[in-house]
Amino acid sequence: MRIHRPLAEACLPLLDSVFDRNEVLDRVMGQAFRENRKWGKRDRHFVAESVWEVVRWKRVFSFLADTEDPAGWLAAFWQQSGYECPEWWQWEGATLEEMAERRAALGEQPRAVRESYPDWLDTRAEEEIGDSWSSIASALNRKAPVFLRVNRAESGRAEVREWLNEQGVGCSEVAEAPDALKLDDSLPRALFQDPRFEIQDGGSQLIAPFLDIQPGMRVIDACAGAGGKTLHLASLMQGKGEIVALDVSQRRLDELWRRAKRAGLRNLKVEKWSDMGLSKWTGWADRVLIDAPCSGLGTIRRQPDLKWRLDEKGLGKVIRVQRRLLDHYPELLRAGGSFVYATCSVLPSENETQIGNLLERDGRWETEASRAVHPGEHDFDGFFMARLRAR
Ligand SMILES: C[S@@+](CC[C@H](N)C(=O)[O-])C[C@H]1O[C@@H](n2cnc3c(N)ncnc32)[C@H](O)[C@@H]1O
Repeated sequence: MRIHRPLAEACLPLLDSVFDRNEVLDRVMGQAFRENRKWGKRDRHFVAESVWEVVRWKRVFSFLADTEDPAGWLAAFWQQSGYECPEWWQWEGATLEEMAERRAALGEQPRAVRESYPDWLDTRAEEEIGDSWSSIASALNRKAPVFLRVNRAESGRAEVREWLNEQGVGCSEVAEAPDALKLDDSLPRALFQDPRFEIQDGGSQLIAPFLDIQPGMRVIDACAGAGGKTLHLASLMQGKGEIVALDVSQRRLDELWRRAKRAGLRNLKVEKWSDMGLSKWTGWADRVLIDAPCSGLGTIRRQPDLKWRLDEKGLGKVIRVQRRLLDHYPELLRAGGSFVYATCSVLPSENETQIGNLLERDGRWETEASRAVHPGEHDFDGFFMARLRAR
């Protein structure tokens, strides 16, 4: 396959944004597409594939091309993927012939190079997870399918599946998540706003039902963000009861409002978190969901740039925030209520250890159930969830 010069050249500034300026890959790509509306479907596919795969496999391409020059990483990716690397493409490092020879030595490289992770993260994950880190590390490098969650208030899963099939979007029902559809094709942009479904990973769809809510309950979604789980909770409550959505980020809560309006939710209050305001909800809720801020390591398939943005200091900070949330938000429960703590991380220090430490420092709680979804299990992202109630 031949490569067009303007498209090849467009990849370099996008890689600079991710690696030199720590920008979020998804946003960088979105902006590039908005600025280059003349790119056709194949052009967009070429640029997105080149940039995403180089971000995902940076250390492999850096080894093959023997360079830290992103132009060399792209050359290595194109060679590996059957593109004709053009003679006008310049980079520092190994030639194409040398890259082909170096490939034979890739298998002898340490796992952090073969699976393309920063050394600190590979070491830390192995210390925490043990032997299964190897299979998790490789599962997190596979491409992730798109899942939809059908909004029960609007339609049934079988109806949405049939309708999508008629629109030319192949999809199938997922046995492990009762509202989930897994797509075989990408979702056309025009369907993104359809109120009958939301885009949500299948593993993420297990969290709201884990809260064991009944219609009519009072539920607090303590880290509601842009409302992925809030909307799911509302759908399970069938319009009966009350939901309070809290978050520290007004920007995310504004997005939550927009989505809630689209889904026609009425029994919802949205509040920006504040120390002062929290006391009014003390002892109020039947259920509290703490969908805690976390490293996001369970979702690296969908955001491979995360592995290069995260560092030990950032991880330590997020672990301290999780501990604080576990000390405060359960206070919002009425006697007999229960809460779920959830993350999209695979690290025990953000998951089992947080729960173990809470049980040690506060004898009021006991674990009712907990579940870790390993990345790649049922093709889902990685998640952890634990439900606790007062003894
Ligand atoms: C994993 S995200 C939540 C995702 C969201 N529940 C969803 O399903 O789309 C974690 C959220 O916690 C929020 N957060 C961080 N510190 C917080 C705090 N002290 N209280 C409430 N929310 C907080 C972040 O702004 C972020 O939106």
